[in-house]
Amino acid sequence: MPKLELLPAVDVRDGQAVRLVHGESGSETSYGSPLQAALAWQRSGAEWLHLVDLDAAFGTGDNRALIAEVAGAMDIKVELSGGIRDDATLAAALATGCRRVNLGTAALETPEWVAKVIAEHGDKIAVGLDVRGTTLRGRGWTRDGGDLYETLARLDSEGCARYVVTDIAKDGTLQGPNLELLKNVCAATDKPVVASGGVSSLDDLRAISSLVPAGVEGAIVGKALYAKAFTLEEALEAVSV
Ligand SMILES: O=C(O)c1ccccc1N[C@@H]1O[C@H](COP(=O)(O)O)[C@@H](O)[C@H]1O
Repeated sequence: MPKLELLPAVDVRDGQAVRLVHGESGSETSYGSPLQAALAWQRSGAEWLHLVDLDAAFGTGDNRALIAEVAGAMDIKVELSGGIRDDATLAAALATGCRRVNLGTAALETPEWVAKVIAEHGDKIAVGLDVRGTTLRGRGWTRDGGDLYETLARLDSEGCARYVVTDIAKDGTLQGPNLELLKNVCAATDKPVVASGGVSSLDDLRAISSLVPAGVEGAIVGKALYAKAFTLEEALEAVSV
């Protein structure tokens, strides 16, 4: 059985690595230089970095140059998200050398464009399904964007390669992942799922690991690492069996 992939997160707001609570603007805790954070996760053995331009996601500007610097400094695979919504922002994102991009708002607001880029770029495109209950949220998670399972069926039919599923109610809270949501999404699609939101302990990671046979491929870990609930080395060890 393949092991669960871990993606430590570096979310960038106003040039700083931050963590939010429930994705709410203004709830930031700052953790300093995004480049230093990313390099630290790489040194600790990460195989992936989940890199987010939060200003671009919220529409409060962007950190594009800094994001490109961080992605360019990585020897590991980078999943890049935040504000990738049209040809220009997608081209800039892919030009960083990232392994894949994660589209959120665009999948809700411009489905024809998303179908086109899925057809063009294959598994370089993942879609972030950011949900409250079963309602998708876009534009920095501030606007409703339709039903999770209807959107998933549409994206599946268009050949979307992978989904990054975030329970907004759990994100940044250290309250544990929403395993029911992950199971339900895995039951609704054959495509791999990356879990996001709520990881607080090594047991949470083991619980997500138990869903690998169901279709969970990876887990994004943010607050727990920054709050030193465990180290990345411990996390990688916990999911290695
Ligand atoms: O990661 C967060 O904490 C977060 C909070 C609020 C909004 C977005 C957030 N994250 C990432 O942004 C993309 C969506 O960006 P867009 O809608 O495509 O511009 C989402 O997939 C998350 O990865």
